[in-house]
Amino acid sequence: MEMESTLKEYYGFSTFRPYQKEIIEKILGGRDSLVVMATGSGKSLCYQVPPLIAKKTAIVISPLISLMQDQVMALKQRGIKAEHLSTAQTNLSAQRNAENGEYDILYMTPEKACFVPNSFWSRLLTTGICLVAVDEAHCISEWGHDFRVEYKQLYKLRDVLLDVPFVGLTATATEKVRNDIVDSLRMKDPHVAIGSFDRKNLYYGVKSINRGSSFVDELVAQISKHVANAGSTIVYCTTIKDVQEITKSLCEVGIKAGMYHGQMSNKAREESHRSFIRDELQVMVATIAFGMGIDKPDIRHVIHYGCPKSLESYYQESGRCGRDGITSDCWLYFSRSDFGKAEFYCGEASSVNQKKAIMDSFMAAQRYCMKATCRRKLLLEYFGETFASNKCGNCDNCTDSKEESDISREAFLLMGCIQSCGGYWGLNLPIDVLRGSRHRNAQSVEVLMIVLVDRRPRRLLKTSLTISHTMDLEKIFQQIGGRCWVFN
Ligand SMILES: Nc1ncnc2c1ncn2[C@@H]1O[C@H](COP(=O)(O)OP(=O)(O)OP(=O)(O)O)[C@@H](O)[C@H]1O
Repeated sequence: MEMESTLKEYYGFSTFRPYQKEIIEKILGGRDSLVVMATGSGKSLCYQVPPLIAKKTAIVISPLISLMQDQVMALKQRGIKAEHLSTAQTNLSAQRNAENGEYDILYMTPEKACFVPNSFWSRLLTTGICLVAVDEAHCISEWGHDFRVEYKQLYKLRDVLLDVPFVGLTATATEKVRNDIVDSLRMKDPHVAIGSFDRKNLYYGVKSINRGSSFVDELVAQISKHVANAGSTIVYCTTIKDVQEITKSLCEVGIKAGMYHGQMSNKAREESHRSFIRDELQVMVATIAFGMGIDKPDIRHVIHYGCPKSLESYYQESGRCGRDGITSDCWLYFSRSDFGKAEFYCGEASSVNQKKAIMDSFMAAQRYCMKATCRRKLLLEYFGETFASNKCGNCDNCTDSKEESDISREAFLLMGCIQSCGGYWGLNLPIDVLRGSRHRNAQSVEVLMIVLVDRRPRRLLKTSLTISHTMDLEKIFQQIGGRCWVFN
């Protein structure tokens, strides 16, 4: 009963959402917990309520200073004593106040948590710590989509904070990442709460496009319709150049669009974020820098212009849509040239494992783009959730009528061509061969292919591209070539 009254008193909510109560009970009982729940499902409450009941401080590790500042502000408005410790903290007495147990919730960056002197922890332990929450816990894992080296060091807190329950929280974690979080935080027999990843109110759609001004015009026309129907839109781009170009095109037709990317100053980014939250902007055009902590309930459309770098990040970015539960849509527009960015993304890797992880998640995002079957099923199964039906009825592949035709001959030729390329080339070369390209590389493979292909089927031009989008090339390639398939 105390839990419900605390919820009512500070948050004004009458009931807990699924999983929240049991997680809070386990934490209050001193048990380590791993919480994997969809974006917007209410994970924050799981670590915000225990300190209010236990009357001890909750330590929350969070990766972003701006996110911590927003959360501290929101908690203060609810009458909860909260503060953050980071390089951006200007209140010099904040650390001393924290040691004295003056805060219910204390946010810290991982660096701060690892480098603050042990005496800080010993003092705080005497006043009382009820939990250490590691938010965005997937950052711990090299197999996650947003690995951060500082997160890997958090296990050190274990030796100092004996008997304090640790809670890892994330919206996106495959089984491998979940195991990594448990191991890395040295959790002992954790309570594991895994909610459904299914966001039923979201419609998923994907379309292959040719990049260029005519597509931008199409996009602007589409967004103009959205804007007329109210509700906010986010357009995620893969480059800053695209962000600038699309924002300009939207503004030219009178749409209130703002930008958010890594080359803007902190101040400009904050202003842009705030204007979007306050509905002064109808559309936010951003790179993935516009990330964690976007708690705007009425985002109706999330558009991706370009294939995302991982399926985890796609799920998280598209998940910002429709947090109020109202029908909303997530469209992804990709062109085949997007698939050539693997090496670029791998450049961020600091180990062989991480490079493989980046490559795997990028391949998963590509599969999502190319799949001809239910997108929701693919997304959910990627995160280890079983989706019993083959059709969700709420994605383009389930709702659009598709013409069926027998393309087994074309598929056979494409596979033969891939085999002739020896597995060392990407998808472009086999397609070029089938197109009858005059390129030197294509011609040398063509000699091998001539046995297989009579030169008539120029119609393979289009079909080979479509087949390559439809077939599970990774599996086929393993069967016929035995080598690793790499898109270029
Ligand atoms: N029991 C509840 N009843 C009603 N609303 C709730 C409840 N719990 C949380 N919420 C609301 O749901 C919204 C999402 O909650 P929260 O930000 O904690 O989600 P989250 O799972 O942490 O999402 P993300 O992964 O995107 O950070 C918030 O506006 C929050 O106030």
